[in-house]
Amino acid sequence: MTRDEVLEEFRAADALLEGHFILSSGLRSSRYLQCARVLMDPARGSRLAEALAAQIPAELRIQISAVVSPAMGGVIAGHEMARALGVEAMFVERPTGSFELRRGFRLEPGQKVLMMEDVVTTGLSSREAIKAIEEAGGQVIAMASLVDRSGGKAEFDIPFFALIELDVPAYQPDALPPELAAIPPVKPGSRAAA
Ligand SMILES: O=P(O)(O)OC[C@H]1O[C@H](OP(=O)(O)OP(=O)(O)O)[C@H](O)[C@@H]1O
Ligand SMILES: O=C(O)c1cc(=O)[nH]c(=O)[nH]1
Ligand SMILES: [Mg+2]
Repeated sequence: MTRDEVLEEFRAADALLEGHFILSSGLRSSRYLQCARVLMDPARGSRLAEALAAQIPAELRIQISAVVSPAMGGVIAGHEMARALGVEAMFVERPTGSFELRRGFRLEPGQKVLMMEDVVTTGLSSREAIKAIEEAGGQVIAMASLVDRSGGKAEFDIPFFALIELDVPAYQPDALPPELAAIPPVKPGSRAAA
């Protein structure tokens, strides 16, 4: 799938939002990729996951025996990715503030896992999710995300595959451009405000 085709899927889903957003990291941005809207259409979700799975080299892909995602945003993306890879899907969640594997989900010691996100901005949520998966016994051998908006700044010591890379500015809350400061902010994600 080309970059334009991926962007067209986001546009068709009305998932390219403009306004003033408080991101998971606390950074602010005038743009938000709302992957939940992209994944509203199961056929679209599965098309995008197939395209992302196809980026993973076969020798790595065959080692993956589960997909684990950070809730909420990663859940549907991870489920579609698991379908594309033919493995089971699980998620970590943070009811008490930090990610943990719950609901009877289990990983065998050393089980090789793909960690699947919807969006990577600073990479903080990804690192937290990987830590929780490894604490639960899994070995995260690769990660993937529908969108990488980190501008190359989020670096991981495992292979990272993204369907699309977008260079979208994000600002510290005390360094907002005036046009952004003029708009009341909204916080779409579920991480508790710091
Ligand atoms: O790379 P980062 O700077 O961590 O930002 C990306 C994270 O932010 C969003 O989650 P959020 O914490 O907003 O909660 P959600 O998954 O419930 O939407 C998104 O789903 C990623 O998990
Ligand atoms: O950094 C985030 O929290 C974030 C950015 C974005 O564009 N989309 C999203 O779902 N989360
Ligand atoms: Mg998330």
